[in-house]
Amino acid sequence: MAKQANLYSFPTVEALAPALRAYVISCQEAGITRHGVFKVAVSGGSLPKTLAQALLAPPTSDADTIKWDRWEIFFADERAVPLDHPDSNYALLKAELLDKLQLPDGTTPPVVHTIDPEALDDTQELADRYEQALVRSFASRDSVKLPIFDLLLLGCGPDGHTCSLFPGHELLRETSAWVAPIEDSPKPPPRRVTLTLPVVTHAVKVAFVATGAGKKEVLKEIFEQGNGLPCALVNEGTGGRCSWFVDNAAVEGVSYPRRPFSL
Ligand SMILES: O=C(O)[C@H](O)[C@@H](O)[C@H](O)[C@H](O)COP(=O)(O)O
Repeated sequence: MAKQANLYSFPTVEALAPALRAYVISCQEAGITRHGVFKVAVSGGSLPKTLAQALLAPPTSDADTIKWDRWEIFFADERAVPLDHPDSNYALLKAELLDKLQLPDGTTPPVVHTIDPEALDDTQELADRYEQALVRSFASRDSVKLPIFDLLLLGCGPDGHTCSLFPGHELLRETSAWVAPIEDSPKPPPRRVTLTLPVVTHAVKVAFVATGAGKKEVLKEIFEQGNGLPCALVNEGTGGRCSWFVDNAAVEGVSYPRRPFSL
C-alpha cells in the first residue's frame, strides 16, 4: 500500500519547533548532497513565525547547524504588492526571520528569490517572471518537466487551502504552468501568484505546519474525508514525502494515526 502523509503532533508550538528544525536540517543536508545547495519554498500566514522559532535557536551541535549560505529561498505563494507592503510574504519572512539571522563573519546570507516588483500591475506577467526565476535556478522547461524543490514549507488555511490554491478553484486543474496568477483569492489580498499543484507535489519533501484549535475542523476534513481540499490533494500526491507538524489543539478529535517524530 502507498505510504500516507506523516502526522506529527506536539503538545505546544515550543515542543514542535525543535522537531521542525531537525526535519528542515535533514532536508538541507539531503539537498546539499544532491546539488550543493538547499532549495526551499515557504508560505506566508503564521508559518514564518513558527519557522523563526525553529531556525533561530542556537545550534546544539555541529550536526544541528543551519547552513544559511547554501540556502536558496523561494515563495510558495506571494501577494501582488510591493516588497515592503504589510501584505507581502517576503516582508513577513524578512521581519520574522531574515532580519534576525546572526551569520558568522564572512558567511554569505541566503539567496532570496522575491517576486519582481516591476510587474505588480499584471499578475500573469508577475507569475511568468517568477517562473523564469525558477527556470534560471532549476533548469529550463525544455529539459525538465517540473522543478524539484528540496523542501516546501506550507501552511493550511481554515478552508483547506495551501499556497494560494483554494478549494474548488480552477487553478487546481492547472497542469502546465509552474507558477500561476490568481486575481480572485478568497483570502485577501485577492491578487497573488502561487506555485501550482504539480510543482508542489513534485517536491522531494513537503511539510505543513498547522497550529491552534482554529485548525481542528479543517484538519478533520483533510485527514478523514479529503473532499478534494487542496491540502488533501497535496497529501494524496506526495504520500510519505509529506509531513505535518501540528500541535495537539489542531488535531483534537482527528482520527488519523499520529507518528512519533523521527527522521
Ligand atoms: O499567503 C498566504 O496567504 C499563505 O501563504 C497561505 O497559504 C497561508 O499559508 C495559509 O493561509 C495558512 O495561514 P495561517 O498559517 O496564518 O493560518
